[in-house]
Amino acid sequence: MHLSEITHPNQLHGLSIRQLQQIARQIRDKHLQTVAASGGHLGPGLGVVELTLALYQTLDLDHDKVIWDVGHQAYPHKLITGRYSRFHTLRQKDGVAGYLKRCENKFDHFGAGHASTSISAALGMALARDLKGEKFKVVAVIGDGALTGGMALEAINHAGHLPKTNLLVVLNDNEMSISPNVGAISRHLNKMRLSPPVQFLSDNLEEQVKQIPFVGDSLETELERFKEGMKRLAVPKVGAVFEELGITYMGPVDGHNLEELIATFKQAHKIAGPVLVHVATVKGKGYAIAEQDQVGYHAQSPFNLTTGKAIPSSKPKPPGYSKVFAHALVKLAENNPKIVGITAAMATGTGLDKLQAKLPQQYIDVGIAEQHAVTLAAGLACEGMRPVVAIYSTFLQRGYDQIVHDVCIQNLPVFFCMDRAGIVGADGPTHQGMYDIAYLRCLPNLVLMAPKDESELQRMVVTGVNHTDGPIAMRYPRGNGYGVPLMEEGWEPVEIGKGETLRHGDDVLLLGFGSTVYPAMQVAEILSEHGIQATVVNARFAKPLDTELILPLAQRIGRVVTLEEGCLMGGFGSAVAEALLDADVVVPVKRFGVPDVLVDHASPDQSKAELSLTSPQIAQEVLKAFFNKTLSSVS
Ligand SMILES: Cc1ncc(C[n+]2csc(CCOP(=O)(O)OP(=O)(O)O)c2C)c(N)n1
Ligand SMILES: CC(=O)[C@@H](O)[C@H](O)COP(=O)(O)O
Ligand SMILES: [Mg+2]
Repeated sequence: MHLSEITHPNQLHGLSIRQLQQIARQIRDKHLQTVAASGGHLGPGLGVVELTLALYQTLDLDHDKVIWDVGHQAYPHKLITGRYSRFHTLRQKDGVAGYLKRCENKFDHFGAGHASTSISAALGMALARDLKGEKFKVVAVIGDGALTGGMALEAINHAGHLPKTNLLVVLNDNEMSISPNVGAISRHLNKMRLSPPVQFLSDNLEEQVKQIPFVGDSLETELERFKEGMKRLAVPKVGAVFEELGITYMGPVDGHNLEELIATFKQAHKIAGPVLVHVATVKGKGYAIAEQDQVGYHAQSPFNLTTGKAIPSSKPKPPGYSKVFAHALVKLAENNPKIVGITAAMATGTGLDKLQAKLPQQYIDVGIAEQHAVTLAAGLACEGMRPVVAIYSTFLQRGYDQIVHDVCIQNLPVFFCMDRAGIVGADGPTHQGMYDIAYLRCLPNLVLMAPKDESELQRMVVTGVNHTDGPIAMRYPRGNGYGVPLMEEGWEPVEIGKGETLRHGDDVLLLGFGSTVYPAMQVAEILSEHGIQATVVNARFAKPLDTELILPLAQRIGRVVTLEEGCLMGGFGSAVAEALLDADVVVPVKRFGVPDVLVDHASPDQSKAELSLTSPQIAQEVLKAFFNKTLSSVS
């Protein structure tokens, strides 16, 4: 049977090891070809090919449910659940999603994208099953990185408390998060990986003992006790961590040995209550380049399969915002030992790996633990340090109460640097940096700023580091800057709460915030071609808003347009509208941003066009709404 013929995982039933190995090869080929062609996650999925096939061969996917943590590793799952023929559309507009999505496929039982959710969701489904008196297996597949997330441990704690709730947790341990995994749990897991697998006394021994006349039954009970005792002795010390929590531990199992995996999963399915099977895998398995550079091949843009090298873009790109941020932070940290950069397992994505390399003593990676990262920073701030928490906008949502409760209420000087703020593209709805303006603007004591370009980003890093009166947050987009001149050092901070006027015109006031400032200038240019002159303001701050600058302009010009790359509800435009209302400046306001919708996976430009957020589209809307004019053609 060829992979392309598999549309239901139950088609794996009865296949021989040899046939499964053939399918594994075909999965790896398809996986590699697709990611090489259009980018995506590589190492994670290559590492779970055998795990997926073995697990699914032991389940009945017409009834049983498998929940994948994060979902970035679930490309093999997608390839055997009916998406082979469309897999080339991976992470592209209207194509196959990069993570699981309930609305995409009936075998995607739970969507994710953010880590550490699978055990909670699986346990919820198991409890529902039992309440409804239904019978199906529930399996959570979680990586060693995701297991460092607080909610995964909350779920483990709960599962261990429910000895009658059948649940299988498959721990995919490849010793890697995106970077090498960190923390005591990871260290424990590594010890487990090195310990001999636990060999259970074979079950049919009990059957044989039971046949012994007269004494068989009582002997069987004794044998059970003996076996449990032996298991305790045999389970590696560190494996007892789970056993002591009431979770039967099995493993470590070679995650690329189909026979061993199938036998172990079959055994695990027979054990009542919560069970954890510890599977040792290699991230990037089967593609030597990815095995040798597991960090670099966690995810890849289109690359040459033979060389592994990224396909060079047609023209040289300006530096990425993450790189500019990291350069500025390292420069400042070299002269300020109080600066401590904190990442939640995203060292390469945020650029903090540069700080780690240069000033390791001023660098902390807490694992996938955003809540802990925020309150750890609060603790550091209490002791006079200058914590800089570099967490993507979307992942910072995970630590929201900690921002409120531990940082803002105590007015502690923590500097939040939110990369990937705005529309991120291929990662889709779970990763869009949509909500940070709304979720931060409402918090007392917090300052919220956004640079118009990479040069102003450098200045705002200085502003943030120097702001010790309380918490401050800076948002900036995924991707590259504009190629504006950059200074090596000696950046002038921007003044808190002060914006700047970039262009003057009496017909309409355009207020841009961060990544929408240059687009606002483009809108002004288009309006000018239609005889409309705009004032353009770079607001720089959503909180505190520069009302001294904005209110008199709004009053005088009489028409206000706000532009933001984030949700409209509660966003920057709302801040302006509230300020106008509170100051009794009664003028028409048009807000441009993301309406109450989820932004699906596509290129950022495609998403902006779909949301009518391109500069020509905005100009068209402004002309129509305020001047009863239309653009000759909107591109
Ligand atoms: C809450 C959250 N923080 C950060 C991330 C970014 N992220 C995606 S995958 C990953 C590493 C996951 O490691 P692991 O669970 O071990 O899976 P592996 O990639 O090793 O297969 C991280 C940190 C995320 N998806 N969710
Ligand atoms: C799976 C996950 O959450 C990360 O790997 C994410 O895809 C990284 O996004 P960037 O590519 O924007 O760093
Ligand atoms: Mg891992």
